[in-house]
Amino acid sequence: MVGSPLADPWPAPRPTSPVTSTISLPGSKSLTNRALILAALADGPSVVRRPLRSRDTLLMTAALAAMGIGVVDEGDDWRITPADLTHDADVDCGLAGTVMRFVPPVAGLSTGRISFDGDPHMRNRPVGEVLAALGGLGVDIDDGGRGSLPFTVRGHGSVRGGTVVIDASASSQFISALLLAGARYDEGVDVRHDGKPVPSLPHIDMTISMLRARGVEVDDTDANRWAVAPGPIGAVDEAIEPDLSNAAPFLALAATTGGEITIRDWPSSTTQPGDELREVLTRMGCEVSLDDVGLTVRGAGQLHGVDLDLHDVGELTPAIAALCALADSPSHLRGIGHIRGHETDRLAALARELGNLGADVTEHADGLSIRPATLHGGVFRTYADHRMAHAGVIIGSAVGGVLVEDIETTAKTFPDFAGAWLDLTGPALVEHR
Ligand SMILES: O=C(O)C1=C[C@@H](OP(=O)(O)O)[C@@H](O)[C@H](O)C1
Ligand SMILES: C=C(OP(=O)(O)O)C(=O)O
Repeated sequence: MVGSPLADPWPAPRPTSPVTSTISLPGSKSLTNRALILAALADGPSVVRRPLRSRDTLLMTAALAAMGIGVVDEGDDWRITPADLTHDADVDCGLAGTVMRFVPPVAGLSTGRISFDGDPHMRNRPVGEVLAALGGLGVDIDDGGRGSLPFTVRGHGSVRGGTVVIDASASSQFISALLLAGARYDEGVDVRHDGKPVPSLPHIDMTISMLRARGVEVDDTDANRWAVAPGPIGAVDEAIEPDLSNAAPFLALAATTGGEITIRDWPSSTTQPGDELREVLTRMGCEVSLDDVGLTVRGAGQLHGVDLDLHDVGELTPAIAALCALADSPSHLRGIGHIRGHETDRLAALARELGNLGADVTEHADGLSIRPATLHGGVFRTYADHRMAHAGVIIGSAVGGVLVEDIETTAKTFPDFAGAWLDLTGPALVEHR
């Protein structure tokens, strides 16, 4: 049914009438993988309720289990039991930034040798600042001087910790990684950033809020400095919110078809950057409302261009860029040079693939300009990037004959995305075959 890179690309369905539905979404990748790391380092067993079970989070549970942590699947939930970390282990990071960056600071607390590698493109994604920081905090790292995968962490069972200066302009995950494990270091950790502005600050707020919820003292009073006091990480029983970034293509479907989509259980307050979609879709011309059932987006039949700085919410770029390509006025998406280091160089990939379908896109060093144009069908390549696939199906929901390559790449953060999409749209019509 679904495509693979070598198989036929997937015909993106174009609904013939407005799509109206109420749906539930799987849990947040960012919340699930933080909850797992914190549970592994906690002072007792934790329960992670309604976690996301997708490639990125299964790679995380596999990594923790390989290091000796107890991971028990209890149906809807995962029970995580901390342990002394003594095993040698191989960690497959896949294409998950959260595994490649969040696990090495935990591995430093092990007496085992923990070796890391991942998908071919993962060797290009930045991690050197985390490795250098760990070196400065007393952890031995063998990376052949590359500052990238593959590398081995040779911990000594404890980490001294202390103050470290890093350049986190390439990824907020460098900072989150050090903060998540920092309470378990002898001196805690005091991370200072020196460089161009740190992207995705809401994701650092997410890290801090989850640490505080577990009794960890975090000082973030000064800009570009985050200090975690040494001490226990409390075990908790926590339910994971739905993934609001993965809501983007579904909400977009209301916009592109003039329909109405409600996402159940949208939190009234959250640290997830996907919450920003409420503002973005309103500015593009949709009607947006939040109530006890969830978030509802009503499409007005026409989308308007926007001028947005997405520095804080870069992971939303592919879906927003796709909507901009369908808008009736020009858009400028700025502040997102760092997303060239995501699953693929997203600025280059979006410019190329939207352009191949007729969109008028200019790629800048740190963003995209998108002007109205008449789009047409064709193959939309995804470069193993789940969010490129989301961009492809959004365009395909409004333009006939769009074929999305490797739709299964969405499994990174969404099990059976294609099935969930078809449930709403119905199958593609014969025009694609
Ligand atoms: O900490 C996290 O869970 C994430 C942080 C962000 O990374 P960057 O700061 O590298 O953009 C985001 O884009 C990614 O999808 C998830
Ligand atoms: C950038 C992303 O992922 P990762 O956690 O692999 O960095 C993303 O999901 O958009």
